[in-house]
This record gives sequence, structure tokens and C-alpha cells, in this order.
Amino acid sequence: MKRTIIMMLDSFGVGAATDAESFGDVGSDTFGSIAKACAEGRADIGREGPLKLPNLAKLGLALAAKESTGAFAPGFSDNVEVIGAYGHADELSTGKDTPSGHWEMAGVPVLYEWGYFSDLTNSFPKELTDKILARAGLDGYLGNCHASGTTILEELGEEHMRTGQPIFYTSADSVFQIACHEESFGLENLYNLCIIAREELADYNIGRVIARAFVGTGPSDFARTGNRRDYAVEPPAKTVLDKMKEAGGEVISVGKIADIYAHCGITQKVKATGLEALFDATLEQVKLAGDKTIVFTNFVDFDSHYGHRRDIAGYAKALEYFDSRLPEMLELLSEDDLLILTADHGCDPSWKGSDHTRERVPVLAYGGGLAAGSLGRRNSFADIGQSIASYFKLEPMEYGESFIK
Ligand SMILES: O=P(O)(O)O[C@H]1O[C@H](CO)[C@@H](O)[C@H]1O
Ligand SMILES: [Mn+2]
Ligand SMILES: [Mn+2]
Repeated sequence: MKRTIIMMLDSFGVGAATDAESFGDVGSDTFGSIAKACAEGRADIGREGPLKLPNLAKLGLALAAKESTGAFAPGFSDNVEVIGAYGHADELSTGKDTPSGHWEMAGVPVLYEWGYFSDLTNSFPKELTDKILARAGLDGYLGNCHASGTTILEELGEEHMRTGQPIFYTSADSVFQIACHEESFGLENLYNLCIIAREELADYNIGRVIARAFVGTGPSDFARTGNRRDYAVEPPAKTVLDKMKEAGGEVISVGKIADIYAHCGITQKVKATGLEALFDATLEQVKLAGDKTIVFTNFVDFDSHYGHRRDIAGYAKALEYFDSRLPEMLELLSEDDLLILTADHGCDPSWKGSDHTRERVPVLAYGGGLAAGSLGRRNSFADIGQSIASYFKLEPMEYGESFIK
């Protein structure tokens, strides 16, 4: 039975990318910074001491990171028997955003420039927001700036509830984000507003409109819910997921994968919110999956709950939880199955600001006939897509070099 399971740890970078300088991210290192803080006793909230990731280390994480940065992350060494193939990859795509990272790992790098709203305040052209408001029948909006999605709720959430005006904000990514209260504004109204915005943004080359639904009564208890929805544009070419689907295979999206690929190349969607539920759903799908199947999960919490929130201890605890459950996954795999663990960009929780960091990502591959050992530095995340194409004997991708014969 041939199946590929992709566990995509959103934002789990392993050190600054070769081109990090052009992003102002030289020295960023998501994994390394978390390990360092843990080793120094600076991440003892809800957990304690050095970062413990024995199962990820067995799959080669520590060595992959060492080959990326030149030194072992604090608390890690080569004193472990590695059972998988491990490498680290630079990104070819121009942006350090989620769609770019995901599409590239599926064999389609984004070589064009996205549109960005780069002004930190007054970020959106009036012409654009006027059209969106008119079509939605709204008399105004709040925000109009770069912001952290949780901070802006504390600042504007109450005013939004009082006035009924949606909160529009953006970030260093190519995004137009709309935060609205699920009850006072209404979830369907939020989704409809996002669809209008998606249409009006056609000429702006913006990667995603994101619905940010939240609940609560005031700044102290406002909380975003699992009803986030991403409206992405379609990838510029067929990804390995499209090719798999066309070849009659199954492509099962767990979590927000389907949204990120604009539902292209997906045969089944499974929703789950939170690390535990996402892990449970992934195991469940692997149990059910037959031959010629890709099970692809995005573990978004690493990024959205901890990376963007610059919460080092939270990130460490989440990694340790993920690691503790890996044996359950390994147990489900048959000899032929291929397990890939990777990331889409960095989001170093020790870094300035609240945006992603341009980093290399780990490429941990286990099974599929691969010998344990180093895959070295890969020039593109597309090596993953190319390897999956060759594993399932699909037509080769235009980009990427396969590490599977
Ligand atoms: O601060 P929050 O709302 O989590 O937003 C973050 O999440 C977006 C999508 O990943 C990024 O562009 C960044 O702005
Ligand atoms: Mn991401
Ligand atoms: Mn993010």
C-alpha cells in the first residue's frame, strides 16, 4: 500500500534562509530560539526545562537543524539513533507566506511578486474599501492598518460590536483580513463580506482574504474561533495534489490545507481545530486511507497561537505535545508508506514584531524505501512535491529534485 502523510508544522523553521537578509531576518531561527530559551529556563510556563523532542530527533530534526545553522540547537546532539532521512530546504518563492510555502512544497513555487499593503497605517486604498462597503451595505469599517490579530481585537473589538463595522487589517503577508464577531455581526455575514472582498481584490494580486471570526463580550475574553476561513487565489500551476487527483488518487485535507490550495487537487476535506483534534483527525484518516492516498495536515497552531503571538513557552509546549504523539503515527505506517514532516516558513517567537521569518524548513522523510541519513540542503521546498510525484509515479513536476528514486 502506497500512501504519503504530510505533517505540516506551520512556521516551524530551522534557521535563517540563505536570502534572509532581504527580509530583515538574518539570525532568525524558530526551532533554535525556542530550544535556547528552554535551555536557559526562559520557557517554564506550563512546561519545564530543556526542549524535549525525542521522536522528532529520531526522525532527524536535530541533525537537519544543525546542517542548516552549523550548530546543534541547545539541548540537542547527535546522541540519538536516527531512523529517517533528514534535510533542510531553502525557499524559491518570493514571499515568506503560507500559500507560497505550501504551493512550493507541492511543486509550484511562487516566482512572481504578490501584492502587499505595505503602509503600516492607512493601509488600504479608499477606492477599494468604498467598493467593498457599498456592495456589503456597510457604512464604514475599523482598522485600516498592520496589526496582530489578537491585539486589534482588544483595541477595536468593542467598537466593532457597538457600530457593526468590520475590522480590516493586514500584515507583512499578502493578506486582507476581516475580523468580525460571530454573533453580533454573524458568521455568514462575515463569510459573505470576505467573498465580496476577494472579488474586489482581483486587481491587487493579494494572496488571501482571511475571515477572522471571534466571540466574547470584551477585551478580556475576546477569542478567535475555529471558524477562520481563508479565501486564497488558485496556485499558478498544477500542484502534485492536482496531479494525484487527476491520476485517480485520493488527497485528503485535514485542517486548513484545502483552503490554502483554494480547494484545488483535494478529494476530501476534514475539519478539526486545535493541535490535539488535528492530530486525532490525521491518525483517523491514516487508519481509513487506502492505496494511492495523500493525507495532508496543516498544524496551524504553532504559527497562529504561538509564533505570531511571540509565545516561546507556548510554542515549546505545543512541540513537546506533538512529539509525544508521533509514536502513534509511526505505529500506523506500513513499510511502503512515506511520512513527511516539514514547515512552510518560520515565525520565530523570539523575533521582533509579529510576522513570519524567512527561514529554511526541515524536510524529515521516513519510510517509502528511503535509507536513514542526510538529504543535505535542498534548494527548494519543491523537492518535496517532486519526491511525492516520483513516489506515486506521477508525471514529474517542473520544479524540484526528487530524493526518492
Ligand atoms: O496576527 P494574525 O491575525 O494571527 O495574522 C497572521 O496570520 C496571517 C495569516 O497566516 C498572517 O498574515 C498574520 O497576519
Ligand atoms: Mn503558515
Ligand atoms: Mn502565519
